[in-house]
Amino acid sequence: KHFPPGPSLWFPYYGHFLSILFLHYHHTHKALAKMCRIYKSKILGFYLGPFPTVVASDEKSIRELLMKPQFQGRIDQVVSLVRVDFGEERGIIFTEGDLWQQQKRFFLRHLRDHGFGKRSEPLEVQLAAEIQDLITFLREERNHPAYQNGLALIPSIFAWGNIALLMSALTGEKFTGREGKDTLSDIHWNALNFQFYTEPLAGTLTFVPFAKYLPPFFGYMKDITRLNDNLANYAKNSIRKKMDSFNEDTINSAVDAYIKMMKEAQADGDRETYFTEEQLKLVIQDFTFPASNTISGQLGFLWQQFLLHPEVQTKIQEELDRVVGRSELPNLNHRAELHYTEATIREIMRYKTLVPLSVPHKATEDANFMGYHVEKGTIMVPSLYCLHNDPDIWGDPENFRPERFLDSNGQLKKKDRTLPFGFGKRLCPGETFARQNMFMYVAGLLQNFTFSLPEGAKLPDDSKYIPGLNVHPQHFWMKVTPRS
Ligand code: HEM
Repeated sequence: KHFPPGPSLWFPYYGHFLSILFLHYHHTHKALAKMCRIYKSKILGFYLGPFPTVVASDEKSIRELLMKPQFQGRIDQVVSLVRVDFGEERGIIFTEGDLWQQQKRFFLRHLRDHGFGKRSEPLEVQLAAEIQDLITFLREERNHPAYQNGLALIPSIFAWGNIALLMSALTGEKFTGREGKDTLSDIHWNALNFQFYTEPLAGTLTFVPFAKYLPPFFGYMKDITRLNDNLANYAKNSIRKKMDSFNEDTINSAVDAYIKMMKEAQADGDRETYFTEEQLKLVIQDFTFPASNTISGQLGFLWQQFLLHPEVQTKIQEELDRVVGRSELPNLNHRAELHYTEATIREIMRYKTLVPLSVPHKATEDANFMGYHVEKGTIMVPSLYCLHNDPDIWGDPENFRPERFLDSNGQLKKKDRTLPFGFGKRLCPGETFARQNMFMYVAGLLQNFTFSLPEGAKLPDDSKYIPGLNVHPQHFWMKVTPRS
């Protein structure tokens, strides 16, 4: 009686999950948007397997969901459960309660100490070096799997610098030369392929666990486990190297600070501590995984728009020529003056919402939600996709139009109603890092190159993209022409 409206076709074991697959087989966010129209409601309720689920899809309900302390839990998902060695969830993204709060706080603080998530000269110098390295690569490299005959593989070429920069603050490791790029490519592809298993069909494994014994899911499980092992091995090796060279007088990264805490807890005989090697391994995975495919994926979506709307690329280049010129690489101080460039980045984050249903939340207690009664254990889903496509806010959300973020004087509007990184206590800790990196990639690359469709290639269909917890463009090639 107090549950929101939703589908009535219910199946044993699956609940209403099949209705969702039926409405949109590839993209759950699109299925849920359709469902809102069918049931004429911004709030939906249904069962995923045995779990009651509530979806919020307008600004007011999404903000309430993201703000209420009772809705900040997480559900166990197949991609999180394969990572667990000994029974309990670890890391940050999929944990809740004291473990999540304490560990998120620790890493935010210590990553900031090493420049992540704020203005920091050493990290900005490194970011500029990564962009310069990519520019030199695109000018000089002749034979690389991601760059051949003047054609670049998008979005792969954007991934390397982001992972390298994160690692610098997280573990202090450096990746240089061809070998460094190869390692970064490996991490990127493993993370990307792992991420593909967060698509809707693989979601069956989350809600109907016995499906893992049936085809095709048995094969899925083997693949997910293999990909996770690759990422975990990377994290384990990194910890091993750090432990071997640990010196408590030289703390050069967040992981060094963590190892120090771990050693102190061991020395005190603290058995209840969250500072363990297993936990550290999963935190490293929780940071490398998004750093490997979010920023590059979002930039890939933007480069697709440069093909569909070449005038956007031209306007950014005109703005760069006017504000920065060609003699120096753009830097973060230019951000405040590059209004059209910033508006374009905001628009791509709205137009192609990278994490369309956020990471699902969970009710940790019974609570009221927009007049409905929500029971403990209910999966709570904020549809950032619906918010970013709400015609009452955006007027013409179906169009890619950076100008919507500019006022009549061409200045960036103060108020931004998008929430691509979420909001509240679960806010993405990578937000500042991601926004800074995206700006530097767009500004640095468009100052130096024009990107266009290779001869004979077809324009991309931007309605087709890879599904998952975060969506991703299909890889495509673009012609890179140095600007004269
Ligand atoms: C364009 C880039 C990115 C977007 C759009 C994005 C978006 C999001 C969203 C929507 C969430 C879920 C928030 C919630 O649960 O309410 C999230 C969580 C998270 N993101 Fe990001 N993210 C991006 C990049 C990154 C990067 C680069 C990192 C790390 C280097 C990162 C690390 C995390 C972590 C650790 C969480 C879990 C936070 C928690 O559970 O408390 N993200 N992100």
